[in-house]
Amino acid sequence: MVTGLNDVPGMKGTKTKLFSYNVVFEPGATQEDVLQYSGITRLINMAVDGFSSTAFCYGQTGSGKTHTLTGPPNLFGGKKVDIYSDDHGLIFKSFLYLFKVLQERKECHFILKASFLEIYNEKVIDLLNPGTARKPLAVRWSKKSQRFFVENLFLVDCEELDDLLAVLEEGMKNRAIGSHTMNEHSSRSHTILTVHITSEQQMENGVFITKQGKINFVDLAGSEMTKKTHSEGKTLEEANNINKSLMVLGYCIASLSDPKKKNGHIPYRDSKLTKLLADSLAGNGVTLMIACVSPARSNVSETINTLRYASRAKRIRNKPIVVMDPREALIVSLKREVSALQNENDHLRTALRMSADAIANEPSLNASRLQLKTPPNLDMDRIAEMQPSELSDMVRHYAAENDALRKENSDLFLQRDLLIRDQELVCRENERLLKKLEDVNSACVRSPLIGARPTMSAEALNNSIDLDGSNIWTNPFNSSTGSLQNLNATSGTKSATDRNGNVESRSRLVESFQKELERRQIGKRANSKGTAEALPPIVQPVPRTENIFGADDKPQGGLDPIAQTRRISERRKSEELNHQSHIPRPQNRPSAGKLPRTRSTFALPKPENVNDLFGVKEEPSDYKDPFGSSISLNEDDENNNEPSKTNK
Ligand SMILES: Nc1ncnc2c1ncn2[C@@H]1O[C@H](COP(=O)(O)OP(=O)(O)OP(=O)(O)O)[C@@H](O)[C@H]1O
Repeated sequence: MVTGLNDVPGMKGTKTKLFSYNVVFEPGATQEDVLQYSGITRLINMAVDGFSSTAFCYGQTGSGKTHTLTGPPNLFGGKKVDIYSDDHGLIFKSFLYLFKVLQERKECHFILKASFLEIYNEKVIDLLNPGTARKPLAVRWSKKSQRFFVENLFLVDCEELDDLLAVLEEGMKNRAIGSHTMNEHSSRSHTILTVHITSEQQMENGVFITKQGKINFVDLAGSEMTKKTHSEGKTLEEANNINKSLMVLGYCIASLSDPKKKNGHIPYRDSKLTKLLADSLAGNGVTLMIACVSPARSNVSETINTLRYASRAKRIRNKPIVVMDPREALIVSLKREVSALQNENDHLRTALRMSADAIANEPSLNASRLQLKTPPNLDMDRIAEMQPSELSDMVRHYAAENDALRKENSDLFLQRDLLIRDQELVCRENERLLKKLEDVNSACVRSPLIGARPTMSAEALNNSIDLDGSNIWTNPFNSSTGSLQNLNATSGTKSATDRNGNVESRSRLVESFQKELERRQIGKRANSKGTAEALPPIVQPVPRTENIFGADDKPQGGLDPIAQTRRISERRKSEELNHQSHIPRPQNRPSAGKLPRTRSTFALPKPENVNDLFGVKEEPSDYKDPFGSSISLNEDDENNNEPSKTNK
């Protein structure tokens, strides 16, 4: 938390600024605290496991970057380095920790190599082999490893801890140091010390797996306000180069932390520093940024800048990966593939055995099944002795079997999808027919041809109260014979005129009704004899066809059938929802519940006017539906699943 900003130029009105980080060290924190709590030990463990790790210090000049990484300046100045000093920085302590970890990992063989370079005035100098002329090294792009590298950089084998310490000591002696008013021992260059860790591990089958991890320690030169440091001449030139490369680093961090810009152009190529840190900033490594800030009030604007950089850097997300030898990586992936295929095959075999009866009659499946050739059993003890060619043959064998099984599996899924689709079509068609029946019923009720309509007016009610129940409207389909012939019987108590004069038209109506139903049969397929038979349903449809209204839906005497129809329509909608939720859907498949409705499949005519269809007279134009409009699902609405208002 930065307070008292009100009197800082450019920050008037700002009282406090808050930033958040993973860890904050107070001024009293020791070097050991930084080792324990900064997360560096985790980075070292990851480097041993084959990851690429980086720890870098960032901050204004004199804020303590070099102190954090390597300790006070006099530590490496003397003839012999005191290895027991508590003042040693993060690098020294990390080396001790690294060797401790390596000793615990007895199962692996490790090879350590180290390099140490500095970027001074945009030139890369090898600190382990600077030469008298301090000839700069070239930074090139490696197509193979897809990263920048320093050509001809000296790599020192480090078998012992002493070797690593010697590298550190040698580099510290050769790095460029200058002095200015803010730091007597100011680093005039950015330094990168890299420890390459190659691990070899023998697997159970005798194959050696090699991983290549590394850890970079980066001590950046501090940003400086040349007015404050009073830099001149060479120091001024150094300061300008330092500031320029830090500015590019700032751009890269800002772009990488911005979700909109991170996939765009990142200006790594604008400085040597960002070229060499590109991999650590956004590549496949893990990076620790240590932001060093001065507690002095006079440095508050630089402190805020550093804190801003650090919080931006905290937003960058990397994808760490283990770097392995490509040939060994291939062997490991083949081994994994073999084991995954074996598991998959076992699983599929079990699944197929379970559904063997179901698929026995499917010729297409049987054909694909014949192509399967079960590979010989894999002897895990012998796998270590197997020749690579033998092993790859085996893998190919399993892959072929796996492909065949996958095909069979997808055929089964397809079959199931088709059946589910068929079932759904049948259900929808049932719905359509039911709706039609409702319309027909309501038309029949209103029609003067059929005397089944209950009385609507008070006058009619008075005239036709019939205690034997003959005036109660009855659905002709509910009769025990299942035939529409009973339609006549239901209206048996009607007037003689009705009985004699309309028998013929009624039977015509019945006939056309049955024809219409037959014409619209769906979900039937021809059996071997060429006659139609219904498909066996997978999911039991709601048994509405037996009694289209159900016991509760039967209109009671004296009630308007239109009201009944509306009630049924509402009930059907809720039933439809329930029914849809019971249709099993294949996993990871496109939803079987939302099938495209192709008219050509149904070849259904548009819903006709039922009055026209059955020769019933239209209502007079001044006819008024006592219920006004009612909510129903029309054809388009079914697709949208949204109710619309339609006038009946
Ligand atoms: N936590 C600390 N405890 C004691 N002394 C410190 C601490 N941090 C920094 N110093 C001292 O402050 C001085 C400047 O620190 P240092 O050289 O590490 O700064 P720097 O950020 O590396 O500066 P530059 O960017 O100029 O190299 C050194 O003498 C260092 O020993």
